[in-house]
Amino acid sequence: MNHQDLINACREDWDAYTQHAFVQQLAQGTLAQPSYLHYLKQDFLFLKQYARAHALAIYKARTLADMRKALPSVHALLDSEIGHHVSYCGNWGLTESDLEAEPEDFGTVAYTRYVLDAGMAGDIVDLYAALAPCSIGYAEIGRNLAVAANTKRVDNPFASWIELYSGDEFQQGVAQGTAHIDELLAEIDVNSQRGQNLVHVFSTATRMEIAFWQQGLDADK
Ligand SMILES: Cc1ncc(CO)c(N)n1
Repeated sequence: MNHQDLINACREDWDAYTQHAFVQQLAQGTLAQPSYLHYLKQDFLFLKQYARAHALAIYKARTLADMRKALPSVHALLDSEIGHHVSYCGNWGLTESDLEAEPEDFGTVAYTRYVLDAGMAGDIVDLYAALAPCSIGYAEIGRNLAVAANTKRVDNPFASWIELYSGDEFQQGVAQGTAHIDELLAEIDVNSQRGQNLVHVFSTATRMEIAFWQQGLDADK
C-alpha cells in the first residue's frame, strides 16, 4: 500500500478536510478575523505538540536511515512553520510566550494527544499514519489555493498562510516525507489487519483535521 490508499479509504472525510469552508474563506480573504486568530493560536499549540511527535519518530525509528529522514521535519516545524505563526501573531501584539500560555482548546488537545498516543503505543508506521493527514493535507490545500481561480491574491490578509503552505520549502518537505511513508507502507497489504489499522488511524486524524477547521470557524459565533 501507499499513502494514496490511505486517502482513498476515507475519501469523503478527506474532501471535507481539504475543501472545508474555513479553507475557502481563507482563500477568498473573507474569513472572520476572530476565527483566524483562534485558529492560528491553536495551531501554534498544535505545532508544538506536532514537533514532539516528529521527535518521537526519531525515537521510534529502528535504522539510522529512518532517524535521519525524520530530522528535517523537526527542524522545519520549530523554525519555519512555528516562526510564521509567531510572527503573524506579533501583528496582534502577541509574543511567543503569550502564545505558549494560551489555553489549549479541546480539539487541539484531542488531536495532538491522539497522534502522540498512536505513535507511543505503536511503531513508526502507526505514528506516520497519524501524522500523514496533516502534512499531506496541508500540502494539497496549499497547491490547490495557489492555482485556484477564486483565490484572492491581492490584499488578502491570509496571503502569508497560502505562501507558507504552497511554498517550495513546505512542498518539498512534504514530498520527501511522503516518499518515506510510502517506503514504510510498501510491504503492508491495505486489506490486511495491519493495513486496516493504519487506515483507521489515518481516517481518525483526518476527522480531527475537519474538527480543527471547525474550531476556528466556531470562534466567531
Ligand atoms: C492542524 C494542522 N494540521 C496540519 C498542519 C500542517 O503542518 C498544521 N499546521 N496544522
